[in-house]
Amino acid sequence: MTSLRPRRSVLYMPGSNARALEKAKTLAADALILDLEDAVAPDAKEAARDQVMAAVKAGGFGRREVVIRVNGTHTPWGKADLAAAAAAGPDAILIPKVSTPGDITLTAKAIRDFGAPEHTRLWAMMETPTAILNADSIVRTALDPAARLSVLVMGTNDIAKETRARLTKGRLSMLAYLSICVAAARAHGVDIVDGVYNDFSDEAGFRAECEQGRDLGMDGKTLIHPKQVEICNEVFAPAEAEIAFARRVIEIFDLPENQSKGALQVDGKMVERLHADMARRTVAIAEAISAQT
Ligand SMILES: CC(C)(COP(=O)(O)OP(=O)(O)OC[C@H]1O[C@@H](n2cnc3c(N)ncnc32)[C@H](O)[C@@H]1OP(=O)(O)O)[C@@H](O)C(=O)NCCC(=O)NCCSC(=O)C[C@H](O)C(=O)O
Ligand SMILES: [Mg+2]
Repeated sequence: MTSLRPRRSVLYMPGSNARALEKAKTLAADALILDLEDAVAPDAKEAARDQVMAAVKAGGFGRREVVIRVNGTHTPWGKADLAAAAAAGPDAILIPKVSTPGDITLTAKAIRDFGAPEHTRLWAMMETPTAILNADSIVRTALDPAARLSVLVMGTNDIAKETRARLTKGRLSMLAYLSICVAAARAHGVDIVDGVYNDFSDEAGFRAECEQGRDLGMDGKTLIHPKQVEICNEVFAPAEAEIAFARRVIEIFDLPENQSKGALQVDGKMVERLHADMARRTVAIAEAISAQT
């Protein structure tokens, strides 16, 4: 069972951008990714690391989940990033360019050795062809609590780079990669958030891509600009009509006269007990969203 923590909107910001780190405290994003990897130029890496760790230690991010994206361990900065992130104790550390289950288990061991607190989880970027081919074995590591894996993050820009697929409207080229990762996430009980939409001035295109991600089964979407937060929160929250229908399905299955029935009709539609399970999740996530606002 995946978590009921709302992760509709997950906003990246460059760890080198002090203004963005401060502004994030005022935004309605469910989670923030303070990035040390691709959004930070090589000569700014060390200063960004110091700035991000100071910001995480100082706090002030309220209900927002705080995640640090480190550089890969094969880079000159990766090991020091991990040590510093473990000591800062964010909600999660995001590992870029995961390719094998060992990338999760070895990182989990490293942050434990660096003294990371128990609450610090691992999030994994799914953004290499090898990660897609190994999705089941990578995400299966979540079955061992010591691996700390709790969320997959799609990296569609890197997938496009590595596969030479084009990021077109409708994302035909990405659908297989996205769906394989949704299946892996659901099979092993972790959350999954969709990749970014680079054209942050195109509201209609962004909304359509949010809806597509939601319909594919994503829990939310990663974002690059504050103006994407509101639309994303709206699309990934159950709509009023959906919540009302879910409550009705639950109510009808709970009636004493329906206890031995497997299929019923609600508003002219066939519903089975599996729909009652889905309805309970819809209501629970809607309540979790209301509770945080
Ligand atoms: C894309 C940007 C560089 C645009 O920045 P800017 O030109 O400053 O935008 P605005 O002038 O419109 O900004 C308005 C105000 O909002 C603040 N701001 C902007 N972006 C963010 C943000 N992401 N988080 C928080 N605050 C933000 C500005 O500071 C302005 O504030 P104020 O002056 O007080 O009004 C910029 O948006 C940006 O850097 N975005 C994030 C880029 C990033 O992190 N990229 C890496 C992640 S994407 C990725 O790697 C995905 C994955 O790995 C893959 O492979 O797909
Ligand atoms: Mg990437």
